Amino acid sequence: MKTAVVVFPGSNCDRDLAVALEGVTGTKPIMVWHRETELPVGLGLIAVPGGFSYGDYLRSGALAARSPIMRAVADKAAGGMPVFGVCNGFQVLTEAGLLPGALMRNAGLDFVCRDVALTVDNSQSAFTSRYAAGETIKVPVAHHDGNYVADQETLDRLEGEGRVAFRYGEEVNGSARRIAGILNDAGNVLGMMPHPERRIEGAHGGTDGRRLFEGLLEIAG
Ligand SMILES: NC(=O)CC[C@H](N)C(=O)O
Repeated sequence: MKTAVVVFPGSNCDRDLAVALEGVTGTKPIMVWHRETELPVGLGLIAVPGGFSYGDYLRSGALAARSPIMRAVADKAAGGMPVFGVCNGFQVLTEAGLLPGALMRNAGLDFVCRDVALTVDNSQSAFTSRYAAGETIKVPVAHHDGNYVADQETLDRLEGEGRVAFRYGEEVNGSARRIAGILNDAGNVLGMMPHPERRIEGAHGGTDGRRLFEGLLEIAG
């Protein structure tokens, strides 16, 4: 499967994502600089990595969301291509309007960097099909703006439509309803704060993140 990783000034998890994607797909991802206006053809996944794009100035992800490449990402997402945003990537996707809600400063005002328990709420999406519904997995978080907020109506809609992909099994950052990852209405865009790309091989202390990428591979055929 051909994949692309979008890179912004200040991205710092782009290489983690590239190594994970290459490990799972067997093909090196194409790294796409934010100033590009077009994405390579034939992609099975666009990945938006974690980091501190534009130094988190203004709001995390706000400036990156206005990069030239994000128009192409939005077009591909509208066409049904899987788009995965992790951590800062999740922040970028909410700021770009591809996902609802926003990521605010953690409730404790601290940078949280540790393993957390996540429950898989929806195991039917392209990203979560290799997990069992209700399964608990362990994946690391590393962020200061992971506190997911949205109005009650949006939260109810996300829950009602099965668009909460992952939920924290414990209090982590103050996120509404302990939401850790959400899907767009079509189910082809996932944003999540925890880092599955850092749980790919035994040396990482576990492989719980690997199945997310394997599920996508299965769909791409
Ligand atoms: N690891 C990351 O992507 C960090 C995301 C973001 N800059 C934050 O700290 O909230």
